[in-house]
Amino acid sequence: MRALEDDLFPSTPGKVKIERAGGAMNRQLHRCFASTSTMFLWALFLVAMTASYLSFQSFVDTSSKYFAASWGGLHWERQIRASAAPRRPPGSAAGAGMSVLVTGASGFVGAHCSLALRKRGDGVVGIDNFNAYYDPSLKKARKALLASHGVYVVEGDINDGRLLAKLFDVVPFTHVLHLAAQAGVRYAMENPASYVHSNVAGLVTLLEACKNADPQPAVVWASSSSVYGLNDKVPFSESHRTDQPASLYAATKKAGEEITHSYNHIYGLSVTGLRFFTVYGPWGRPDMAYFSFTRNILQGKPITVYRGKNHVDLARDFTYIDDIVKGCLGSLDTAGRSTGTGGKKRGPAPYRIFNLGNTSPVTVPTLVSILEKHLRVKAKKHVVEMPGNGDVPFTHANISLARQQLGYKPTTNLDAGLKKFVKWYLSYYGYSRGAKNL
Ligand SMILES: O=C(O)[C@H]1O[C@H](OP(=O)(O)OP(=O)(O)OC[C@H]2O[C@@H](n3ccc(=O)[nH]c3=O)[C@H](O)[C@@H]2O)[C@H](O)[C@@H](O)[C@H]1O
Repeated sequence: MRALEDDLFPSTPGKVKIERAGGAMNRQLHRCFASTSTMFLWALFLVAMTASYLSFQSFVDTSSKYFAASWGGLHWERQIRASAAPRRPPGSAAGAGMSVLVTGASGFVGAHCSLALRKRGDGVVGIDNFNAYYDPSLKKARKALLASHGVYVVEGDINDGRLLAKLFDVVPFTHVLHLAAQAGVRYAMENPASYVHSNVAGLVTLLEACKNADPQPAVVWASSSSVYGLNDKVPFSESHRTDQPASLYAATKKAGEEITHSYNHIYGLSVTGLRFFTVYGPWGRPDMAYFSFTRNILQGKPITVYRGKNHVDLARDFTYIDDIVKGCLGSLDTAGRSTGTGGKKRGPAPYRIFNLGNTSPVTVPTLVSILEKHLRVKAKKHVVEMPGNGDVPFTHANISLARQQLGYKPTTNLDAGLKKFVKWYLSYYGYSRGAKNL
């Protein structure tokens, strides 16, 4: 049975039908068709207008949510300026104080450094994208801690060049402490693109902003012990080979060293790269072994302990967070000035690389037994051969260069550092109150 619409909108072209019909009927049909097709065109036009209006609205909504709610505006600028203002007493021996932009400020090392800078009177503004690589509530808690000390953390990504340009517009930062990164050695096999996004593309966007800033800041940033890769000369020295990365993570950090070198060479940016050796401590990263082992041990779950070839234990030069903070602040204090302006350098600027390690590697089974001691719980160990996932069998830092040039001198051994970590962990997750809310 034919429906009414079939008559008004024939499936074959109306023009053919009209040609076959004749007289008044023909004219009527013609008028009918003409008005129908006009209506059809109007309907189409209206649909198109509505669609473009809706998509424009959603664009406006998204961008206003991002731009207006996250950053921008007079109030926001006032907060940034207040946070960036150094508060050292006038005539202080340590000078006037720095204004530091800390990227990854709600991360583990970023939060500790931001707090230390603020406590000694430097101005600090943080930026962090609060991604979900690990529990963002821990990052929010670090942000709240920083806020309680007057450090403002902007929610944004280092890939957002407009945001970075705006920050440099509002504050003439003297230094950038760049700690935002996609961390983790093994996760690179699961999500390789996130390493390129943060550690390569994000780094370049940040360096562009630094290069364009007037005055240009000095840049201190986090490289990694993992750049030593398959190097087997120990202890690892800055002059050793770093062209054999064992993971994509390591490769992106090595790329960072080369990229920063080119910005130093062309634009006169002062650059200091710090090769961190397995940093641990309170407010640490839940993805790291010492942290996840603690969680599992307390929950009575098994832990997987990797072992190297021929049953050799893996070892790391575990470095306590307070020592790393001293190395970062020492690097900021000794960083020479950038020399560029308007995209041109006026002379050579410093380019430095330092190991920041502890100089005393400890095996993973020893790490576990120290944790067992402080937690007073025995671990259920599941020992397996190290999978081919980017891990290296051991790390060991030679820190002579950092000692000489930064006055870097680590003072916390793994036992003392893990004791502090466990104390923090039990308190943060409510164990001391018996809540066990993990
Ligand atoms: O120095 C760095 O530059 C890097 O340090 C850190 O990497 P790693 O030294 O690999 O630390 P981490 O994961 O704690 O594993 C420690 C040990 O436990 C072993 N390990 C690990 C997990 C597990 O389930 N079992 C296990 O035995 C594992 O085989 C290893 O032997 C940072 O995460 C990284 O972001 C980067 O900063």
